[in-house]
Amino acid sequence: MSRIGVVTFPGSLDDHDALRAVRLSGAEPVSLWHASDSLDGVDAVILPGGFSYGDYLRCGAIARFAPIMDEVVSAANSGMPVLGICNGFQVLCESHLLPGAMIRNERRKFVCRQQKLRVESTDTVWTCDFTVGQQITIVLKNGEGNYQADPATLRKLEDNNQVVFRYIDNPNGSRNDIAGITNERGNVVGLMPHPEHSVEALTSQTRDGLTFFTSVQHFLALTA
Ligand SMILES: NC(=O)CC[C@H](N)C(=O)O
Repeated sequence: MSRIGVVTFPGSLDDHDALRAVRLSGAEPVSLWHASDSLDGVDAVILPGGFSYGDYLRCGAIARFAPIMDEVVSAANSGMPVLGICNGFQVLCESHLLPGAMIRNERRKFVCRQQKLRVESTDTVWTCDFTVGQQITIVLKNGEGNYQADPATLRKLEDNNQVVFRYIDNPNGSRNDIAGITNERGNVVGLMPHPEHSVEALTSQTRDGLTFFTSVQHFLALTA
């Protein structure tokens, strides 16, 4: 059984939902603490949503310096699957595991809604069980989800098929309607919407989020 770690930073909010989603998808959830310098032998890592360090300075800018991030960065660079959800995506950008940055939403409003997305790439360890062009609906909730990058970086992301999800009806002004991206290798994925909140009928319109957690397990089983 795959062991999937979820990092808790001071101010993390969605770590418990991420652990629950991991369990519901059939993997073993492992809690990881921001101040630790060990990944506890996990097979994959999730950086959850929330307001790490109170979003002071910039979202994710302080969490990037947490001791566990040294381990996450070196594991990611060795190919370990890493998923950053919302604040976790912001931490991945601040850590330079993914390019670009998030700024305030276009209308300066916190956006909270069921969000339609189009799957653009299944060449990542977290999206291999989707199909290209598939429409999914998962929860979106953030104040700083407006993805920005310079034109050369955007061109590179598009040319390399590193845009993984696009918003249908862009809610925040993100460049190229980008909701999620991957690194060149396809093992690090960051997205603003929250798959871990859309895994069971009782609490969500869809269970589309579950496929993130099953995709990574299928990938890990193939490479074991
Ligand atoms: N849901 C979240 O993870 C929130 C992310 C971040 N703190 C923001 O408001 O943009």
